Amino acid sequence: MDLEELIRRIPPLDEAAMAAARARQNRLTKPPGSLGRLEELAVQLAGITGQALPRIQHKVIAVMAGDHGVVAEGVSAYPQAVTAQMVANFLRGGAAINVLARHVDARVVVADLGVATELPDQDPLARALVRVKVAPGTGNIAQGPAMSREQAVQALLAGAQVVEQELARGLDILATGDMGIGNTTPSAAIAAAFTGRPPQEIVGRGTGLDEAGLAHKAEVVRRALAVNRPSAEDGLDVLAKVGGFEIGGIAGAMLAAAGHRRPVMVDGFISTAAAMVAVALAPQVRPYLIAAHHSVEQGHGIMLEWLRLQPLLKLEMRLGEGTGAALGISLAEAACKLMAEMATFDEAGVSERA
Ligand SMILES: O=C(O)c1ccc[n+]([C@@H]2O[C@H](COP(=O)([O-])O)[C@@H](O)[C@H]2O)c1
Ligand SMILES: Cc1cc2nc[nH]c2cc1C
Repeated sequence: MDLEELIRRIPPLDEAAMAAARARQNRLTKPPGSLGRLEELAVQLAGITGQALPRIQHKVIAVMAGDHGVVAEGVSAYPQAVTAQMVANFLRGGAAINVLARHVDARVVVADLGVATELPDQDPLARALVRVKVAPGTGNIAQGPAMSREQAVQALLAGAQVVEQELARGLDILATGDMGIGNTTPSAAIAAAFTGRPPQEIVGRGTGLDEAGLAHKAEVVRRALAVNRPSAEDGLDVLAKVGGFEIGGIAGAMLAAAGHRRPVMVDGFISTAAAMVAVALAPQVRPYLIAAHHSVEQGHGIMLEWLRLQPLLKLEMRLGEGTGAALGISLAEAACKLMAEMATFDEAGVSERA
């Protein structure tokens, strides 16, 4: 599989399946439109899958991990070692994402796209890690490119490969997740590059920067853009110059899922930056994306607006890992069940509108 093929094979949504889903929504025992966004969501899922009554059975949360050279600028409240330590926590089942995955009956797949610290491979649990490391951490974007163009392609294809593997085990919906100390900085740089908005409107506190840290982070993003000059017309250029390996992996996973007519539940700030890269590479991926939530991270709203996505939830979350997307899965499943299992006016003998 090459990048051109990954992009080329994404089909438009199935209009006939959407029309059938809309017609059914209007025959179910409720005033038309009264289930709000859940109705639209079910219609979108019909269009994505090509099934008038889509079923969400197999749910996969792909958590992509990577490290970032820009942490040398002091842009995160936590040390880089936490990336690898949290990967180990994901594999042991002790992180927030593991709890929420169990809650929505999803499987968590953890992939190393670019963790700087070596992860142990003797540990039986570590065998579950998908090892698709492009390099042990990106370059410092405040001084030069994050990665080469070749590495950007490699990250995209590695993410796509994770989805291809999981499809064989059953995958009706993909939820995206990320882990990478420092990754809100490249995500903000990506957002600033595509939207043209000033960094200070986009950077947020990430894992918990104070006021001075926030101002410094905006300056680092400004420098990253001045040094690298990413072209907003070229998604690969933006990813290579100011992105990250896990961000590329997530974007590639989105393209692969859409190519197989599978919906993508987009998590928070980092996954949304990946979605911007994916849409820049392949605009036809956009209707496959569902924004799970509105993160606390400043700038997330601007990014969702650029993508023309309306988030399902606003829970003041800012964890990443796919935690918002896990909750979104539950809504997608509920939307499908309502459309499939509710009685129609005819079936239930309920009188229609006078
Ligand atoms: O998903 C979000 O909206 C989000 C917002 C802030 C922080 N995070 C997580 O925190 C880490 C990045 O934060 P930072 O401050 O190190 O850039 C990374 O592991 C992300 O998953 C995630
Ligand atoms: C503990 C911790 C857990 C995380 N999960 C995602 N990003 C994270 C950052 C930290 C610091």
